[in-house]
Amino acid sequence: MDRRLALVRRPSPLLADGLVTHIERTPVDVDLAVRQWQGYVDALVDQGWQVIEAPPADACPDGVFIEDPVFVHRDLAVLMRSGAPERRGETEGLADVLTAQGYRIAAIEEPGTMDGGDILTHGDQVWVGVGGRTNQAGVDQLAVLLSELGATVTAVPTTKALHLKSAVTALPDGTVIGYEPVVDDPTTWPGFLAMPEEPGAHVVLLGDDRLLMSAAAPESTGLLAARGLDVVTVDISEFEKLEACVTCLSVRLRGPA
Ligand SMILES: NC(=O)NCCC[C@H](N)C(=O)O
Repeated sequence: MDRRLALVRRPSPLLADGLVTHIERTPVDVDLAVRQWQGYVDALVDQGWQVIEAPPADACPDGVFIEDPVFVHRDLAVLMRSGAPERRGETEGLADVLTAQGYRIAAIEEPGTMDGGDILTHGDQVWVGVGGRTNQAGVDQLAVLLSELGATVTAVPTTKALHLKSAVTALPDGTVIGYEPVVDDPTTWPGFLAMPEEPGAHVVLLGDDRLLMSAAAPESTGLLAARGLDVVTVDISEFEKLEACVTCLSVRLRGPA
């Protein structure tokens, strides 16, 4: 893995009003969420990652889910246009932060919509979930932007979960893991590996076969440890009440430096 730099954004005081689509709303303890967010940041730092903060987006309840308003690939940062209009203000301030880190900036434009949580990558293979937040026009725009970088974009129907990466993520060797009840078509990925818990489908790659996962997936964590992976866990219960997962709390900035 190249440089270890991660972008995060601290939780808004309005976090408890974040969107909920596929699960029942339960009360969020914002103070606990702030402590859990700090624990997540500390875990990244403990694993050798430098962390930079995006400007706060206090007026945006879901602003902490920084994975959704921007996607980075090689030296390109693509500002998203969420299918949830409530989330579109979250791109503010990101272009400056990413330009300062050496990225070129592009953007998904109307009529395209896309959330970063719908974008799964392994090397230059990119799968994009088309569903509640991302449409085909958005996929077409991303495909053009990424083709210049040699990446191939494949659209994947995503009807059972908020985002594609709510359903599946990829291990360091490219094996796609997922929680089958919310995966539209597991045969999209040869060698698909089913996980027994929904949060067990979510991994952040920390480098050197090390993964960051939710503490809410002990069986899945055990399965992955048995495959020789080194798993670090964090408690993100308050964010999970808002349909979020470990991936959405950071954006790893591995290029272009
Ligand atoms: N990439 C992600 O998994 N993002 C989670 C976003 C949760 C937020 N409450 C939303 O519904 O947009």
